[in-house]
Amino acid sequence: MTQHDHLPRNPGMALDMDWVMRAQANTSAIERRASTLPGRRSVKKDHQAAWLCKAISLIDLTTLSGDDSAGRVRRLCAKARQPVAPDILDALGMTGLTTGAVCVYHDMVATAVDALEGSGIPVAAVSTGFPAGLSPFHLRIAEIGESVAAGAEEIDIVISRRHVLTGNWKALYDEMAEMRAACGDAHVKAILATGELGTLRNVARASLVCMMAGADFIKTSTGKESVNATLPVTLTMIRAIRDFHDRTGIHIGYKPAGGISKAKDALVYLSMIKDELGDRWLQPDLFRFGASSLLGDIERQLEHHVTGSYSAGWRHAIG
Ligand SMILES: O=C[C@H](O)COP(=O)(O)O
Repeated sequence: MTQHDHLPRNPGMALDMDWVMRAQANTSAIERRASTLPGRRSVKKDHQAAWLCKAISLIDLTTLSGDDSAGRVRRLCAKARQPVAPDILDALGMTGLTTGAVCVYHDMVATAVDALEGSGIPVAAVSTGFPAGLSPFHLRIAEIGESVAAGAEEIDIVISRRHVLTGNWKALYDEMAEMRAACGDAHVKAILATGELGTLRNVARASLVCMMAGADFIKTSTGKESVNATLPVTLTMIRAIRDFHDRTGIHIGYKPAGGISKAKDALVYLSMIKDELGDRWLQPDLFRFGASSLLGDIERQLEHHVTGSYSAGWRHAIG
């Protein structure tokens, strides 16, 4: 994995309502630009394997199912440590490749921490009454504390969509700031659930408010909404990140999540980040894919790159 300079965490700032209300999103322009992206030859063929390995290093390898078990989580963690078969990695001249993190429900945090011991791979926990975020506020805050105590180094919180839908930006700011404080040293990703926010303007404003309140990352979706990560939402959110960086000098990370399962889609995301935010954002401290099945497709593509043929999907069942 590429070495990178250590960035300061987002300390947060006062809620700046003028800035929030000035934030707009030109939906038709954004949709037009997003529609041109998949067709572009984003990555040259020769460089594709390297970019796919890069994508693996940026995955929050995720399992968020009601039937998760310790056995499944341990298998997922083994996959996070060794995401691609050793012979394929040897052929590519790659060593030490791991996923960016493993992402689980609170109940599975201790198992994942144990299974990843010594690997340096962090465990991310989805917290705060995931995915709806409608449990009593004090329980949502307590859940963060329990996941941190169990060893989660990253906490993915969900925001209250109703604060966005009713324009109650102060309530969203206060909620986010309190959740950030409860995380302590654990980094916090704010899940906006963009598929439930109504408009891209709401997405832009919610992104800004969460960054002002101290989010380290902003994340599109829980994976459980009927619309999850999309390219227009991505453009909107990463432009908010760019705006925030231009004004404050603070780097905020971005995590598209939900429905990203194909290697070619991952490459479109990476080229968009490169274009809009620059190379520094293509490191695991500033970019993650939230994905449960993307790794399997990337692995198939890498195998094809090395051997010239595709293996059956069942051989890459996990991830
Ligand atoms: O944050 C991660 C998402 O829940 C994963 O969604 P996915 O199963 O569609 O890849």
